[in-house]
Amino acid sequence: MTAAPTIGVLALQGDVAEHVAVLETLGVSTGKVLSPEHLDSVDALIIPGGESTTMSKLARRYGLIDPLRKRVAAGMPAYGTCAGMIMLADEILGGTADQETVGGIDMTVRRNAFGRQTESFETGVRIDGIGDEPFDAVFIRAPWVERVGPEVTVLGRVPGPGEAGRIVAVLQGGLMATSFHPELTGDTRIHRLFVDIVKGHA
Ligand SMILES: NC(=O)CC[C@H](N)C(=O)O
Repeated sequence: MTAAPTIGVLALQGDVAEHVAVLETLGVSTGKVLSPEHLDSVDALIIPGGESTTMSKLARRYGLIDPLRKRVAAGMPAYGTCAGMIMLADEILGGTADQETVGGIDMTVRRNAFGRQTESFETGVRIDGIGDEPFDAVFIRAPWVERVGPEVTVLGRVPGPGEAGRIVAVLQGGLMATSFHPELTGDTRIHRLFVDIVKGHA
């Protein structure tokens, strides 16, 4: 990987501009990815939050689902937030019958997992790799991770049933995913972690 990689943002739907803005703040070369040609031109990709069922349909319609699968399988680093986490999951629960994912992370993700009362909430989460200060995490009809495979490192959890709590941040090789939206709070530590992962990924 070059010292100055380009990190694209999948721009089918969702929080695209917010991620582009954070990457620009960090001085990272970025651009919106809306076609297989755009995808070819980036070194890594952020898949934003939004609505995963819509994103799945649009990815198919724009001819991006198979190129995305190929790039991820070939080792392109990617970071998925919320709906983007769902897109990077090998297996999902609570999806629609025709919902497709890109996959890549050996995990099972449950859509809209936090239920009605807590559809949206904000809480401090300790995330491995960004220092001890809890990250102010915004959850919006967020998924959680119900199962991780042996290659997956859990980076963060929120309190939940059982001692371990619910998994909300994971890493597998160059693939990272969080249930929450780090692009909304002005704290750039998670994006910086991803940029470091991208730079360190040969
Ligand atoms: N904020 C979000 O990205 C919500 C995700 C949404 N519930 C989905 O299933 O895609």
